[in-house]
Amino acid sequence: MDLFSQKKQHFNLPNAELIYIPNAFSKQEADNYFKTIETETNWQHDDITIFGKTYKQPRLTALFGDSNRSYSYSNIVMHPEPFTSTLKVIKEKVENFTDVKFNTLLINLYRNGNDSNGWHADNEKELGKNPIIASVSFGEARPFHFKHRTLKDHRHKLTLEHGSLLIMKGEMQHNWLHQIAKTKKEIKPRINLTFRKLIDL
Ligand SMILES: O=C(O)CCC(=O)C(=O)O
Ligand SMILES: [Fe+2]
Repeated sequence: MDLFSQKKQHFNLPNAELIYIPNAFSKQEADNYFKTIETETNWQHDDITIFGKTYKQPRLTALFGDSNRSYSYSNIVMHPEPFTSTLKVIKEKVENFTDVKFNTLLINLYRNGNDSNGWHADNEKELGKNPIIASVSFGEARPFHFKHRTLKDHRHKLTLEHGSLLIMKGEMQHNWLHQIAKTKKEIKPRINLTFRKLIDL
């Protein structure tokens, strides 16, 4: 792919840095990665507990890491598996785009429109002060909603396309929430890879 077609879109937002690269991966690369990750991953279906009630998480997940450091969010403790060769290649490409080395990867599989990821921020202590999160999407395009915690007229939507890379950094996880909403539309599965940098506390 021609390097110059990998245009970076910078969004001008208060208290956040958000960069979107629609075609970080070619259609062919994205098709292949989708299939490989879908079949090679040992998908987990965890329970989450919200206000004392336990539910099945509305998506499947898997955690990869370059150490045995576990990762916890929403009362779930995940233990990483080592990066596969496919995931290592994707990680290197993402590291070239961002100039950051990542040590952890959380993968989400949204099986259909009923799968989702509710409003949240990725602000766990082990992600450090201003977390950088690089999010790769393969498969069905889904809207990514984000809203400012206090500036109520700042609500936006961005469609995360097949082969795209979204970078969230700066103060975004302090000041903004994001979600992948459910949809009644008949849609195909989507795989999302969120590369993270965990620090020792
Ligand atoms: O699926 C996405 O694009 C977002 C995933 C996400 O926000 C997360 O895993 O923390
Ligand atoms: Fe998130």
